[in-house]
Amino acid sequence: MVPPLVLDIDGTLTDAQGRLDPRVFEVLPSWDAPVVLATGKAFPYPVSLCHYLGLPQTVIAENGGVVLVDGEVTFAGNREAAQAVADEFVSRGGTLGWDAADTVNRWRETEIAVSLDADEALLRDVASAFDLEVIDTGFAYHVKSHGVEKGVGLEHVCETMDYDPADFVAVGDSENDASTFRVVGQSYAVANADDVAKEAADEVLEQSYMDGTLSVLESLQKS
Ligand SMILES: O=C(O)COP(=O)(O)O
Ligand SMILES: [Mg+2]
Repeated sequence: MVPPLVLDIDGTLTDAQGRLDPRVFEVLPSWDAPVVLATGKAFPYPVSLCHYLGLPQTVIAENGGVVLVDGEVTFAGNREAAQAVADEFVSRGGTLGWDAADTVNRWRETEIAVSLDADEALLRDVASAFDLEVIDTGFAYHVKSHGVEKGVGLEHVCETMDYDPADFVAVGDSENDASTFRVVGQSYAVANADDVAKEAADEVLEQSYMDGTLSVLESLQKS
């Protein structure tokens, strides 16, 4: 019997260009246990991925700020405070780095994401003045409340689904996956992962991106 999964998206189910690896469609729809998508992306992204994979919508978005399980959504974090950081950052000469439509933040409800091109030192300075933190996922800087984490989101998912987080296997690639790695039974960092994720993982994989993730999923199916 395969274990339940909690999977990061960017850097874990994608290629180096951030494109979804089509092999997710070969393995996830038929996974014979719950699959939780846990991402820093705004809520619509993992919801639509579940939709198009034909999976139940069990989702941790915005680094734990938004959790959907069993048809109910819960929120953690402070979007207004994050917006105040963004506004102050811009008024001090920073740029968020997105176009006018800003589909990165448009549906974001509990935090703000800023392009990696932005002035990191200034962003961190402003965020700490508002008692918020900045995490670097390798895809964006996220301005978020302390204590809002994917791992906390997974604990909430597990309470609702009557699972133990220790039953789960996790795969991820960055700082925002470390909290997940701490609560699950077995955790893997893909080879392209950052140092924080590699340090937190039980095992660092030899292969990168979906090659690494697939190696875990295939070995779980065989065991
Ligand atoms: O959106 C990001 O910055 C990272 O997203 P991820 O958590 O799915 O890797
Ligand atoms: Mg990632």
